[in-house]
Amino acid sequence: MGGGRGRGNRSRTQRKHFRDGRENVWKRAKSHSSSDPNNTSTDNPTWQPFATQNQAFDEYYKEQGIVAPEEWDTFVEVLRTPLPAAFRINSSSQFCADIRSQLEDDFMKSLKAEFTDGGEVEAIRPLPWYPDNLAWHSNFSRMQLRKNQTLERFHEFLKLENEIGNITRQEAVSMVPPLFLDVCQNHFVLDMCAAPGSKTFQLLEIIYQSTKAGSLPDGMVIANDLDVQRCNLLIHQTKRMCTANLIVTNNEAQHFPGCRANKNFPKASEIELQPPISQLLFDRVLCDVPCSGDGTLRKAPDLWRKWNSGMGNGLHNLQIQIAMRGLSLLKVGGRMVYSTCSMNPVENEAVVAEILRRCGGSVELVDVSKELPQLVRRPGLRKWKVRDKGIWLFSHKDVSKFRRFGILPSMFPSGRTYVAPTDGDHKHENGANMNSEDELMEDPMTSTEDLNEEVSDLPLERCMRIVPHDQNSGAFFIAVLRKLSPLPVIQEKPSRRGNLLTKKDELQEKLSEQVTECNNGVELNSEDAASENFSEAASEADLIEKETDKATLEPDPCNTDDENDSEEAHLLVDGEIPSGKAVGKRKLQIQGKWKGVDPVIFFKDEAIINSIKAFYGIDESFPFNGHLISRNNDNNHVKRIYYISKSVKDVLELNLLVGQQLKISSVGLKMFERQTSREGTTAPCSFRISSEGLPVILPHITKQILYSSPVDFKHLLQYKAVKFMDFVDTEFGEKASKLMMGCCVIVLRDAKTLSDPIQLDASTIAIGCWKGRASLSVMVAAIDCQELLERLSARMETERCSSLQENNVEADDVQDMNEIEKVEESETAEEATNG
Ligand SMILES: C[S@@+](CC[C@H](N)C(=O)[O-])C[C@H]1O[C@@H](n2cnc3c(N)ncnc32)[C@H](O)[C@@H]1O
Repeated sequence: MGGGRGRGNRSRTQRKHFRDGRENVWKRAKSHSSSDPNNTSTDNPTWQPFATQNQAFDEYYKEQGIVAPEEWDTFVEVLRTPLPAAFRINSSSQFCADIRSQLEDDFMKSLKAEFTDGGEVEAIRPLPWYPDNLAWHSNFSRMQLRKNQTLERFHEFLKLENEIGNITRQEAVSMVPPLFLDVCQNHFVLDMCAAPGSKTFQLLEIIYQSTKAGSLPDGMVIANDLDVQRCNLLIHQTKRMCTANLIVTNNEAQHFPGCRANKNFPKASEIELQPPISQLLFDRVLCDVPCSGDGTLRKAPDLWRKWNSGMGNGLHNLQIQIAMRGLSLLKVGGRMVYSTCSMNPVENEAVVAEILRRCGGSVELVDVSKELPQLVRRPGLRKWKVRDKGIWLFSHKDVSKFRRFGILPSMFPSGRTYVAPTDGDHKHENGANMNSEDELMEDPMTSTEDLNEEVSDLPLERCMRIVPHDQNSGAFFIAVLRKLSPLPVIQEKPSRRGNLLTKKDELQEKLSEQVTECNNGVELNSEDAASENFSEAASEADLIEKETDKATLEPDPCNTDDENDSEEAHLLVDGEIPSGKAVGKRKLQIQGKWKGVDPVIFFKDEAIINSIKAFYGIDESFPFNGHLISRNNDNNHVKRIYYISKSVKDVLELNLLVGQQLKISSVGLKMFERQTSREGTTAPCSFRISSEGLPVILPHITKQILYSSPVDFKHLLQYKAVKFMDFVDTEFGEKASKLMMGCCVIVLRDAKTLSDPIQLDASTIAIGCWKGRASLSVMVAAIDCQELLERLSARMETERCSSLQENNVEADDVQDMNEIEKVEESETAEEATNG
């Protein structure tokens, strides 16, 4: 019952947006044609098949040697075929086990029986490297799914369970990075570039694993993404998880706030706000950065046309900045996974190498070759080249003066910097001028060996590259990093924005700024749009922060005015709107920070809270104080009250204390919603329990709760409203009529449970209802009712079969016993006679 019940809010618009956002482009190409997609000329002259070829792509990757020459044909052939579907069962869904058995015992067998003779189509199978048979691969196209009756049933199953939130469709390789993060229940996890949220969902599932009914894990996830629209997809996606342990933020990852409270904060005690954490640091960081995405060519074949080597070059610096910020927010001893869905070494090994160089021994690249042994992957490269404007470059030394702003030293295996000579440097000792643009000065810190074919001396083979033809998947790159000690303090020279930069950083920054002006032909879509902000991004993300205090680690650049922050925190904690001179400066900041998002206000209206507690008889063991928030400044008009876990509460309090640095777009589990009766009467409590919040609060409710027999429970789901006198169990009908007007909870009591109250656990099924004058009405979305009905029928059928079997076994046992007794009797009789 812990986390996801898989029953979230699903508005039509969100659903549409969600579908559009995840559209498979193969499908779009076909649907654009009016008839047969192969008939390209007559019916629809504008229709063009995707050109699944790109000469620049071939040349680039052949040269980089990401696969052996003899594998090339297979590699590209597989890249040109559509990607098989994959999906994951939500492990925190209460129907997880039912769904897995349905796949294993029903669909896997029936689909196999149907398709083995033709031999063309591979039946569905669990992904061998994913734990507990929770992730599945299916090779059926949408067309195939519709053509055949068995497949159609499977298709409907996928659609419904995905909608409900019991399964998530996700590319197989995209499921890999969270598995290498080694997340525990009590971890604080930052997902830096999280939208549309499939990996966030996985992270939450791991955090919720083995959480007891009615309690919440100690850990939490902050899912961040720069793109607001994509953030909305993420919010929709993770709503299906029904979690109180998630904050969705909308910050630039490379500037993600560290929320560091000043230890000498003079007013901290006065404002009764003493968050147990003084800085936002994470046990785990997922750094799934924006990338050129050529690992998704099978899913997005339009990329074949767009692909060029500049796409990777243009993102390289942003990727470094995001990864560096991730490492600075990571606790010592913590793990960070860097990943991309690109095959390009400039976005992958080059980024990893550069962050290792910058961190100078405080971060190690972890050898994970023994983890997930069944996942086929290849070691990272130690040598590669850079391509720019059709020219191969072996070292930064080869970069022409005019391209040095875009082609950075960190793109090359050695990472060596060559600085252009200044005017004074142009003179030889004898006074002659040097005029060649290629005569560069090598960074004095680097050696002068032959640089033609650079090879990295870092253990980059510990990185992993998944290529499509190894296991019929997309491509992915993953590197696992561990922070061994605080990041080093390098040469302290404040930048324009007050951060500490090394000499090398300064050069990088300058170069990055120029990259903005020339994006190397990258077609900037929304995902890449962030790279437009290179110049903004450089200083803060590149910073290797100075440690002023070992305990507090890296300082936060955004935290500049602590006193004002404290006043603001005080006012907001009390739910007041800041006004007047005292918070003049902060008011402005808030307007900026809250722009585009609703404020996050701790809900402290005692009258409402007490009425809710009294109405539902919520026991004192349930942590209420400080765990409720609203998104509305005006307490009188609060429509929804959200519940937050202790971990989220700690972070929100810290965020208040430091002046709302996090731009929060979603937080908390919708627990209570204002509602008035359809019959026009006012209920004693104007807040009903929402479906999402029910699993968490259920074990703590002592009033307005009834236990129903399976048959009456089914009737409620079937008919949505049942009159008290129509319940099969008349006693239940009577009890229902005596409930107070308003929201109530009906718990399914299975045939084996005879007494009330039953022991509530993760498998308990309960629904919110409305007690009216003459009937009970269900307050559950139609689709959830349908799902529940199907699951109940399936469970009842299984129970019926097993009890039949048990009866048969018992009958057999009795018969056996009788036989044995008979034999024993006759033996005794025989012995007696013989004796
Ligand atoms: C590869 S996608 C992430 C996929 C996601 N991790 C998942 O599993 O669903 C990269 C994301 O980075 C976001 N992004 C781009 N630039 C960013 C930035 N500067 N800061 C934060 N997010 C950024 C994009 O909006 C995009 O959603």
